[in-house]
Amino acid sequence: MSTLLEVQHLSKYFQQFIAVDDISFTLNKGTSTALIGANGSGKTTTLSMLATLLQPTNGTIYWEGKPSQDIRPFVGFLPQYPMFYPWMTATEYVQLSAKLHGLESKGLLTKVNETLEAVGLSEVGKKKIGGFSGGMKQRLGLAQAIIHQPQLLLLDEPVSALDPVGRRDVMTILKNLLPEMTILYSTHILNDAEEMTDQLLFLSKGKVVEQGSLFDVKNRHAEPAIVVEFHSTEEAEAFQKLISYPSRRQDEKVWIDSSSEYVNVSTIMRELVEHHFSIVSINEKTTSLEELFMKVVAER
Ligand SMILES: Nc1ncnc2c1ncn2[C@@H]1O[C@H](COP(=O)(O)OP(=O)(O)OP(=O)(O)O)[C@@H](O)[C@H]1O
Repeated sequence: MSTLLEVQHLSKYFQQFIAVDDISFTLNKGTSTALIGANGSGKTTTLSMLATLLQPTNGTIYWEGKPSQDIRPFVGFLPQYPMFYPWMTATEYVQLSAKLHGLESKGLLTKVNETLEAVGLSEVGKKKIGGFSGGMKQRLGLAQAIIHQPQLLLLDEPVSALDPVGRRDVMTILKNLLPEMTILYSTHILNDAEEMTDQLLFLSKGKVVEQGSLFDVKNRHAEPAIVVEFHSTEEAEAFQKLISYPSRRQDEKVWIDSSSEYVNVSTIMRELVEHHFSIVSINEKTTSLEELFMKVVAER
């Protein structure tokens, strides 16, 4: 897979305050990357530097292996709070964006219509933006970001302000833009990232504290467990004393570390039957992205 963009030792200081602190990462062509971090962790500042809206204090951004060239024509950006003119129609707004990107007038209307179609707004192209819902505005923001068919699409919290249906719609649109576009988007809604992301970048206090595919990050940090719930704490205690596997108890539940290949639901079931325990439930616990993030951040 070839590299589209590489960031090396990027930092941003606001006077003495370090908003982004020496971060490095790579975006491969045709992939999507989620920039995940708590409020104030440096997501917007990072995206703004890549969108060339902010000058980095230190570091280099390489585009297809070459440093510091003007990458604006190849980049589309959807800010966290896009500004719209309520008196304009959707078509007029996307046309204006196209002109600001320097697109030629010839064939422009066709291109605008195709873009509105791609974001699911073809029916309302002639309607004024003032009457649009939050979800429609977000799609329109997306349309202005992709009208010039950028190679890299930067999105700052593209779904955070939307309801679950709106979130799903926008995530589906983004999925359809892959692999023609490479996508870097910030989010704190981790379910979405879990669904549509090749690479994760965890930011905390301006630093990249973990990066890699969901699979790799899970392998490094997930703690697989089998959770057995008993009818009473006494039974849970008795079972925990009996087994030789690493475990911990929380009230009526015993959490058994299942990272070893010898521990699985069948082996635990056998132990339970052999010793005549009756249980409420037995479950394999997988680690969610949210738990992974909390764990990685807590470890720093
Ligand atoms: N222009 C500025 N001047 C001073 N400090 C700033 C400026 N812009 C951002 N910061 C600070 O830098 C830190 C990182 O901000 P940034 O907006 O990048 O975080 P974020 O991860 O995008 O947060 P959120 O999820 O709340 O949008 C914050 O502490 C913020 O207050």
